[in-house]
Amino acid sequence: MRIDIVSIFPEYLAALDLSLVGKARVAGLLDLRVHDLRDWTTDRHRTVDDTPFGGGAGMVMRPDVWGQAIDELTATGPAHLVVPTPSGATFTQRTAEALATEDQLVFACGRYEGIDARVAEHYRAAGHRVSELSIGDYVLNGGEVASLVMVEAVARLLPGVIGNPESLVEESHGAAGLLEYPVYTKPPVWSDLEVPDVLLSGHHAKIRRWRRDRALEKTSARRPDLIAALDASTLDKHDRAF
Ligand SMILES: COC(=O)c1ccnc(N)c1
Repeated sequence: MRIDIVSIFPEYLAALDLSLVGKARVAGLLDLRVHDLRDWTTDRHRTVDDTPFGGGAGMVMRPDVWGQAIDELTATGPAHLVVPTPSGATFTQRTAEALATEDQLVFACGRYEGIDARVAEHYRAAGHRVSELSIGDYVLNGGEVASLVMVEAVARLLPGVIGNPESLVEESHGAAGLLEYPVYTKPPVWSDLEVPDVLLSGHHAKIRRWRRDRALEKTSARRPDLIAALDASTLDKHDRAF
């Protein structure tokens, strides 16, 4: 997969040189390129914004500069344009799984009051998939942090990025549709708190059952909406799994 991220603060994306995503890039599992939007400006001041039509506070990012950048970056084939915005559809694990199947993602990081609406409109009309996505109900100063979140959530799903793909199965919001059970490691007693006995029993069936029960318990308490979303067959599978 190729991922392009365009920003006027490309240094914001330096975190993607680190850890698992950084290693995946070095290993060639992910072709991730960060670009400075100002490289596509043509004026002396490298201007990327202007005042909003209709008035109002702040500045809007110009469509022509974004158009030059996105045209160049999508010239080699079908790309999915992702525009992080608080007004977007909610980015979820399902979104990450869908984006992870794409050949190329282009993240357009808006600043100021956002990107001229015609940019998304133009690329939809040109046949590109365009997703305006929100990582939650709050506002940031730009799309960079949201892009970091989404790129990490997508990249870790790519083959070879996570050492043990098994660990993806029982994660929160994974295939089971539940929040993850509590985890423990050594020492067996810490701060007068003991690890649940069942986890020390070596009885794998009981451990699986205990973990499933804790996941159902936690999900019911914290995210009843996820329980409600579980279809009957999944719930039944949870019960029949033991
Ligand atoms: C400027 O972008 C944002 O403020 C943003 C992007 C994605 N999700 C959000 N919740 C906010």
